[in-house]
This record gives sequence, structure tokens and C-alpha cells, in this order.
Amino acid sequence: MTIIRNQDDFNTAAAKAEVLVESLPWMKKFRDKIIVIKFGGNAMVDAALFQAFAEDVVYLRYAGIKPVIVHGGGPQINEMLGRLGIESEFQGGYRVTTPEVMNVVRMVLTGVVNPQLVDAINQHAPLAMGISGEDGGLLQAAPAAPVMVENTTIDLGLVGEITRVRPDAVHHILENGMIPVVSSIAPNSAHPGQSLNINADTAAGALAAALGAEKLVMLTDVAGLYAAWPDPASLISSLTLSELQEMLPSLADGMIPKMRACVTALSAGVQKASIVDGRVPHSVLLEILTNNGIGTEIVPDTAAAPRTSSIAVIPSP
Ligand SMILES: Nc1ncnc2c1ncn2[C@@H]1O[C@H](COP(=O)(O)OP(=O)(O)O)[C@@H](O)[C@H]1O
Ligand SMILES: CC(=O)N[C@@H](CCC(=O)OP(=O)(O)O)C(=O)O
Repeated sequence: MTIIRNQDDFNTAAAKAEVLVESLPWMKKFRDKIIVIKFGGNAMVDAALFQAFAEDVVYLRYAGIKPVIVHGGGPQINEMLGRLGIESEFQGGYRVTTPEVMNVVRMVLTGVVNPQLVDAINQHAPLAMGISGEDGGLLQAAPAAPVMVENTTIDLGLVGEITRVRPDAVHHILENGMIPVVSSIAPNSAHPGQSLNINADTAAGALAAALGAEKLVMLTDVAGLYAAWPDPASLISSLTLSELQEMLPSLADGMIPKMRACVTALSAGVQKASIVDGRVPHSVLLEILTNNGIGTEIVPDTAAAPRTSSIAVIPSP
């Protein structure tokens, strides 16, 4: 049987080929490079977006890139706390974490969200390996400093700031051709047996810095960083590390840990951080493998900016 194709079929085929060819230089640029991707926002609670994210990650891996996933889970933690009748609040972008809340955060991030994401990726190929910041000494933390909100000092309880990263476990997973999927819990180095709640953006920034990642991509539930949030006309497409550092004191809510994480990563030499709209299906592929990318990009001030980091990277024992 012979099927005669019409002009529309040829036009569609040409458009598809154009997209594939557009990805070529980006595949070359990022081949064998580590890209840390923070999975969060709407993409975590919408089943179709969740699946699309898993497809993107597998695609990147087959394109020869080394994705490292750090996931959030704020909405899932909220839901579980609600079901258990436990109150919790956010201050300055961080969840005030009592010991009771900490148990739920750890249970939900490491016990529920992490295996769900591993499973979504592994439905395509058995590539994902779940790991907590507590595994293999990956993360170490100290209690975070109190935050100032409207001139009031607020103690965050069991929230941690990362003090040290031992990236061996992640490197081992990558060396085996697999995809590390990291949950953001860390042991308190000053208090053995106690775990700390690390904002997932903070964990992603510290990991990108310690791994010497080429790029940090942060999915969220807005189109990017707005200069005058929530004015839609103030969406920023590109800004430098210094410009971001100047903006930091004016930021609010969840953008505070996100942008601090970008500063951590870029200060340590990561060449680009991108904030992308996780409501857009396949936003990760669009950001990494197309010419224009999407969302807000943060770039170093100059190509030769000095590298600084307050987080120690621990070599193999
Ligand atoms: N300048 C800003 N630009 C964009 N979003 C902002 C800004 N300031 C505050 N926000 C808020 O930050 C939120 C993103 O942070 P968060 O909810 O923690 O995201 P995620 O769950 O993706 O980690 C946005 O939904 C928005 O409400
Ligand atoms: C200290 C702190 O705020 N921890 C976060 C950890 C999860 C997270 O960061 O999730 P998202 O990325 O989905 O917001 C929390 O308890 O919600």
C-alpha cells in the first residue's frame, strides 16, 4: 500500500526537524556536564507535568548530560500536616520547623516524594537512584540564623543551613550512568541524631556549587523573577550576580531561598542559574536545549569572576 503524504505532513516534519537541529549545539555544550535541577512548584502536584518532568530528565540523560535532581515537596508536606492536624507557618520563605513538624517533613520528602519521583523516572528506564542529604554524608548542616520579618526576629527552629557537602555519593551514582534524586534533609553536625529541614532551593544551590555544575535550573510556579512582584510587566529575562545580590534584601517569601541559592551557586563558579516556569510542560527541555530558553537567567558579572563559597566541599575519606 502506498500512502501519499500531503504538504501539511511535510511542513510538520520540517518544523520538528528544525527543533531537533536547534538542540544540537546545546547537546554538544552540555555533553558529560552536570546540570542540577530543582524540581518544585506546580509541576510537583500536577500529574501530567510530573510525568513530563520525568520524561525531560530521561531525555537529558540519553542526550549525554548528567542531570542531578533536588526535589521540594512543600505542598505535600502541607497536606500531610493538615491531615495530622499539625499547624505550621512560613516566615521569610522558610517553614518554621518544630520537632513534630520535622518528623513529618522527613517522612514526606524522603519517604513519599523522593520514591514517587524515582518511580516516575524509572518507568522509562531504571536510571533514577533516590538519596537523602543524610545518606553517605552528602549534606551537613547547622541551625539557620533567625530571620527578620517586619522588624521582628523569628527563630526558625529545626531549619538548617548547609555547612558542608560531601558529593561522593552523587558522583558515584553519576559515574554509574544513573540519575541522583536528592531529598533535602541534613544531619545537624552539632547535634548527633538530630535532622534539619533544608529548603530544597538551598540544597540545590549548595549541591550545584559543590559538584561544580555547569548550570542550575529551578522550576517554580511563576514565569521567573519579577523586579516589582507581582507586576507582570516587571519579569526579568536576564540579570547578573551583582544585580541579584543588590536585589536580595527587597525579595519576599519563597523567592528569598531561591535567589540565595542562585547566589551560592554562581559565587562558586556555576556559569548560569535559570528560574523557569514549571507550569509549562517540558520547561526543562525548553530551557536547556533551545536557543532562547525560558524564564529568568542569572549570569556571572564577568567570565573571570573570582569563585567564593562559604560551604566546605569534603573530599573522599
Ligand atoms: N520578586 C518575585 N518574583 C517572583 N515570585 C515572587 C517574588 N517575590 C515573591 N514571590 C513568590 O515566590 C513564589 C515562589 O516561591 P515558592 O513558592 O517557594 O516556590 P517553589 O515552591 O517553586 O519553591 C512565587 O509563587 C511568588 O508568590
Ligand atoms: C525550611 C523549608 O522551608 N523547608 C521546606 C522543604 C521542602 C521544600 O523546599 O519544598 P518546595 O521546594 O516545594 O517549597 C519545607 O518544609 O517546605
